[in-house]
Amino acid sequence: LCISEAFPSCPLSVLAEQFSPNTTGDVAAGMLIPHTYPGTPIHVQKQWFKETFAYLFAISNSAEASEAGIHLVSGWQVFKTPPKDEVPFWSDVVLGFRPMSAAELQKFPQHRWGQAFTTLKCDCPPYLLWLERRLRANGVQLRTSKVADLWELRSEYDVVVNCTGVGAQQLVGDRELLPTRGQVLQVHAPWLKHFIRDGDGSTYIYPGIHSVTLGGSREKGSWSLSPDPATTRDIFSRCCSLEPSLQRAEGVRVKVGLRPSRSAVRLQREVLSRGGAELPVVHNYGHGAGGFSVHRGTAKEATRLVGECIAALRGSSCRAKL
Ligand SMILES: Cc1cc2nc3c(=O)[nH]c(=O)nc-3n(C[C@H](O)[C@H](O)[C@H](O)COP(=O)(O)OP(=O)(O)OC[C@H]3O[C@@H](n4cnc5c(N)ncnc54)[C@H](O)[C@@H]3O)c2cc1C
Ligand SMILES: O=C([O-])CC(=O)C(=O)O
Repeated sequence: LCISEAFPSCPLSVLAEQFSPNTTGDVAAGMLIPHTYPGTPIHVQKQWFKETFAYLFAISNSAEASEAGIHLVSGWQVFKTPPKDEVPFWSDVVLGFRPMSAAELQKFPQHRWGQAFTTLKCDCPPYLLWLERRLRANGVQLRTSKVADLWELRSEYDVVVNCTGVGAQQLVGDRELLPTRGQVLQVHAPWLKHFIRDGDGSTYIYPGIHSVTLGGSREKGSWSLSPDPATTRDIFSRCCSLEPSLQRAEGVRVKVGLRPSRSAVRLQREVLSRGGAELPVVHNYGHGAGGFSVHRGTAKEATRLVGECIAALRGSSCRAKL
């Protein structure tokens, strides 16, 4: 979407093996709380988060908010022992960040310290459909197709942007990229209005527009997309211990996704060449557990790299096909 906005005269297609509701993005809890990428400088991660927050904040403050599934949510991140980083790098991007008061902490007898703030939450399947509608409105073609080799796209396209998530492991042979399997539950508990996250990342309760998302689980290296009943019971029991009223929650739906884990997001230009011919590629994958929190910021950087590719192409830039 970012590319189609920046280069409206370039024909643009999105090819995907799966569209919503069958992507990792559809499984995401959709909370704007960054996860740190050890291989990416903090100021870059902060910029990506800031741009994403600003973009979604504007949507949440418009008539589009309910259709796009985006809303503000306040709550707490609680810790058994205070973290090294009591004031994380993203504290001045979210709204009203402060240490929790003693009165608030009384709600969490197993925790000693916490952060209170307001952030954004997205119901990801409606958001993805909203993005698709905007793409179509900008004249972008959406095609279901599995790409076996980026080079096969050269006959039809001048520039390729690779946003294949965990699929990049096979597509470009990236051994640094691994799946981290995650399972979440969606329950009906409309009385819950605040988010709660255990600071160790193990357990979270995120109220959305239509349901509350309960998590989490993290299994490195697992490719299984089948729900695991023992994990469902474990998530539910951990969430009930943080928020006892959940014992009355109804209608559990289970979702599983594979986080594309990597030490750093691969956001990079590469020129593939075979037999004297070239294909410029922009990679934008490896967003791990925090892809939703930085998606607009990383898309903007990918768009800047696409601009470099177009400028480098011989001939007229407006004839480039993406
Ligand atoms: C349980 C869980 C909870 C999460 N919660 C949050 C959260 O609260 N906040 C947050 O910021 N992040 C969260 N995330 C992380 C977030 O979901 C991911 O970082 C993000 O979805 C990655 O997006 P992506 O577009 O790179 O990958 P995907 O969503 O996997 O999209 C990749 C696309 O590429 C296509 N594709 C792959 N290979 C090929 C190929 N060879 N040919 C054609 N198409 C291909 C796929 O079909 C798909 O359409 C969570 C993830 C999980 C699993
Ligand atoms: O950790 C969280 O708050 C939610 C999340 O991003 C995940 O499960 O990957």
